[in-house]
Amino acid sequence: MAAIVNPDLDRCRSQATFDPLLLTYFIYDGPEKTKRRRFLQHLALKESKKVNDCQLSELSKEEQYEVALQKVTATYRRIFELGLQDPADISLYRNTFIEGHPFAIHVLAFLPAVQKLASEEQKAKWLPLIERFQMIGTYAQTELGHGTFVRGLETTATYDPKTREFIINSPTTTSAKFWPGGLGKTANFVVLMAKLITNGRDCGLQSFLVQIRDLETHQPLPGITVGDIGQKFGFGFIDNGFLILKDVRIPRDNMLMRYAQVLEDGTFVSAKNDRLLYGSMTLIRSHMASACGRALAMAATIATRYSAVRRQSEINAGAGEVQVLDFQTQQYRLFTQIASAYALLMAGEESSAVYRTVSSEVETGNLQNLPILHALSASLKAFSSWQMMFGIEQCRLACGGHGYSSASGLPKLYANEVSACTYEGENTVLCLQAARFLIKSYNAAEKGEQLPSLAGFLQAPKGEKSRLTENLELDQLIAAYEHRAARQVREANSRFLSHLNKGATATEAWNQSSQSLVEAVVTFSHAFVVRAFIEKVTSSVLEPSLSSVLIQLAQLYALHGITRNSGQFLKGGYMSDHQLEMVENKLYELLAALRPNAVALVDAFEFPDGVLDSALGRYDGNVYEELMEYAKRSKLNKTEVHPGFFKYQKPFVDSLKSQAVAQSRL
Ligand SMILES: CCCCCCCCCCCCCCCCCC(=O)SCCNC(=O)CCNC(=O)[C@H](O)C(C)(C)COP(=O)(O)OP(=O)(O)OC[C@H]1O[C@@H](n2cnc3c(N)ncnc32)[C@H](O)[C@@H]1OP(=O)(O)O
Ligand SMILES: Cc1cc2nc3c(=O)[nH]c(=O)nc-3n(C[C@H](O)[C@H](O)[C@H](O)COP(=O)(O)OP(=O)(O)OC[C@H]3O[C@@H](n4cnc5c(N)ncnc54)[C@H](O)[C@@H]3O)c2cc1C
Repeated sequence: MAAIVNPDLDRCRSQATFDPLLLTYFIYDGPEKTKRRRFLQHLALKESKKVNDCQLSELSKEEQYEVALQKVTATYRRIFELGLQDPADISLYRNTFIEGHPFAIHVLAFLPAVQKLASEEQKAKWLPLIERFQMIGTYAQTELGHGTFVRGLETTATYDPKTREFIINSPTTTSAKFWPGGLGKTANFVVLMAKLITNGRDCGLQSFLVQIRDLETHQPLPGITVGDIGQKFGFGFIDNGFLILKDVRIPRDNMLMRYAQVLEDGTFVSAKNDRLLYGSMTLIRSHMASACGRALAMAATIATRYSAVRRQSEINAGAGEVQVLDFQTQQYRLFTQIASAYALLMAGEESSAVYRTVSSEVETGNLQNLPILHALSASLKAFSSWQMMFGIEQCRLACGGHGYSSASGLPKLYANEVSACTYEGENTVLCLQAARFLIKSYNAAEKGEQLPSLAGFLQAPKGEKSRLTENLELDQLIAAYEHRAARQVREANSRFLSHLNKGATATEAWNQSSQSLVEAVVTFSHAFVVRAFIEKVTSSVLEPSLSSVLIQLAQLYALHGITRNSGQFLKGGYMSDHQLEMVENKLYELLAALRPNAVALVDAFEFPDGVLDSALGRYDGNVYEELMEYAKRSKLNKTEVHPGFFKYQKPFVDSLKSQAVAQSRL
């Protein structure tokens, strides 16, 4: 029997001015893909429950790891049985079956690293084993003392021409590999980044395939010390690990030799371009805007549905408590996050497309656009993870007290997802990488050189004024963001030059202008996202009822960014006071206009309840019943009286009672 839907939520759904199914088709690329998506999700949830129905967030880290391992092995067993081949199908099925797992880095980084960095011969030997999990690996780059500054890694791989082997060592405490996911307990191989030394010469970083555990006993091999790094902020289901190597010998053939090689006599043949070594980092970064959009969409779904169910306070005295979604402040908090989620999803599609194009060029030896891909993937990774982090927290706060309960699903979502600001390159550091591209492009523009389209905004004439009117013209919104980005890049460049003119070296001047450079990159990414959102919505063939809501959402996204950063839009008189006031007024109007569609906008993501894993975000809105059930399941409720009562509480109370009696007798 279908569950009775909370009447407030039901009413919100009936108020929508568009058909959410059409929006679902828009998000997931048409009816066929949506149908396939539903089928796979349904299958995965059904089977996942059969394997283990416990909630990871209620378990200790050790238990989470075990359940995650149980589930991920069952997932892949089924993936092979079902014969799933399409990577999109596989990741959808897996991510529905299980929220996180110890094979993540095997799939996301180890396998791609071998695909990208190994020679054809090496790929033929290893890839079939990796794809069938006969080798389970991780990507071991970061060390205890070095994460960002990759060139500073200390692990050494010294070539011995007599035995045609590399001898791998962790020479210092700080050179221990630290953080790789799956290293702690799961992996039996690593792609190891180490400093290559051959013929007594340091040849810089190279990657090596190193076996670390026996394939049968899973015991560490001689010379290997390996283990888990302990409790973290989130990610309890992944065994991030440490690794210390002492005189570990691997055959010469285990250096990944697609780009650089060491010949038998120890001669080093360098890569055409050292940056190709960083290829697997670019892959994950390029896809992170979509992943961040998805996480924020989950949070927005939970908080919006809950806000339709939750009634609190009166707006008109005596008229009864209202849905909290009727408060403008709640609408501001949530609708701006719904808009951000859509914006990141659209920008993610765009950045994945750039990745596909540039990586296929790189495959043919054309590296011309690699700097563009690096700048875009680095800056968008930083921007989208920061927006997601802020957005999830807003959604949690919007749920009041129940948002603080693990039952809401929001604390674990935040704790797991916020790591995206750090892994694959710390956000600030990545912004500074993208800044190099922007500053170079700016200087090229000043010289009148042709710029790649990504940096084309730097060529816009200076001193322009915004032509934005009450109609909120979409091209004017894009122009405003691109003007702001160009100005921030110009200012950062001026700061850099002024430090140089005062006698600073180039690197000192860069450091002294680095906050300004980071801000310039944030404005650049923001402009990219605004453009991607608007272009996707306006270039798609949509029903007018849907198109108008998506345009409102894109306008809200853009207006929100203007009001939050108004100083930068007012600079140099680009926008007037009057325009800013108009932007604020329009933003408030859009909140009211979007109110009837809020629930439909999040329903269209079609997150199954089993994936949201939230008492507050349930599709049927039966929030209070579920919160009570959750409370009753608390492990503290297993006994009526906790043993701690007799162990600590009663003796404490009794001791004070007897002291009081003794004192009263004095
Ligand atoms: C299908 C996949 C689906 C994916 C879905 C995603 C979903 C997410 C789910 C995730 C689950 C969990 C996953 C967790 C994974 C974590 C894995 C890691 O953290 S692993 C650890 C991750 N660790 C990190 O990310 C470490 C961060 N650190 C770094 O990346 C580098 O050390 C550095 C870039 C900061 C500096 O490097 P340094 O050698 O000092 O370099 P210089 O500064 O001197 O610049 C030299 C030149 O190189 C250029 N260039 C640089 N990079 C690239 C590139 N990628 N390319 C091209 N070019 C690049 C640069 O522009 C410059 O050019 P120019 O201006 O001279 O022309
Ligand atoms: C959940 C998780 C999973 C991970 N998985 C893996 C994995 O599978 N494999 C792997 O190899 N690694 C992994 N890592 C490690 C991760 O890639 C690094 O932690 C990350 O690259 C940041 O490096 P760091 O820790 O050295 O930070 P640091 O560089 O020490 O950052 C500390 C502070 O210094 C600042 N800073 C550093 N350098 C600069 C600079 N040049 N300019 C300005 N500011 C600077 C940063 O902005 C930051 O504020 C993982 C990390 C996490 C949290």
